[in-house]
Amino acid sequence: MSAANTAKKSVLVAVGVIENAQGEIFICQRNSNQHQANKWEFPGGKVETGETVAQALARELAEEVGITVLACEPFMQIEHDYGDKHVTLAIRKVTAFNGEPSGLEGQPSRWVAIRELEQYDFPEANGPIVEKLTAAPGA
Ligand SMILES: Nc1nc2c([nH]c(=O)n2[C@@H]2O[C@H](COP(=O)(O)OP(=O)(O)OP(=O)(O)O)[C@@H](O)[C@H]2O)c(=O)[nH]1
Ligand SMILES: [Mg+2]
Repeated sequence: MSAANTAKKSVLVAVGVIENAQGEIFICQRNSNQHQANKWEFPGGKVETGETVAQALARELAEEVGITVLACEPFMQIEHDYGDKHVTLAIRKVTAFNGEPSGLEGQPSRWVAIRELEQYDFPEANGPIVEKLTAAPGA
C-alpha cells in the first residue's frame, strides 16, 4: 500500500452534551470492556451508514439513556488519534428533550454541574469540550 493510502480511517461519532434547566450536564461511565474503559463520557455512539449525525444522536440517546431529542445545536467537532483508533467527534448540545435520562445499559450516570466536570476522568479527546463548557458565561 502506498504511503498516501495508509492514513487511518476515522470513526465518526455523534456525541450529545445534554443540558437540563439547572444548567447541569448528563454524563455516563463507559464500561470496563469498551474502548476508553471506565472513563466518563457524554453519551453517544458511532454514526451508521446512511445516517446523519442528528439521526445517529437521536438513536444513540434513545438506546443508551432513554430520551427523545427534541432540539439540538452544533457545539464543536474534534479529531483525535488514540493510536489504536482515530475518532471524529461530532458534538451537539441537546437543548430540549423528552424523558429523564438514565443509564439504560447499566452504566453509571449522573447530572453534574459544569464547574464539577473537571473532577471526572474523560477520554483525552474530550478536553476541549470540557474547556468550552467551563468557559461559557453562566458556567
Ligand atoms: N460516546 C462517546 N464516545 C466518545 C467520547 N469521547 C471519545 O473519545 N469517544 C470515543 O468514540 C468512540 C465511539 O463511541 P462509542 O463506543 O460510544 O460507540 P457506540 O455507542 O456505537 O458503541 P459500541 O461500539 O459499543 O456499539 C469510542 O472509541 C470512544 O472512546 C464521548 O464523550 N462519548
Ligand atoms: Mg456509546
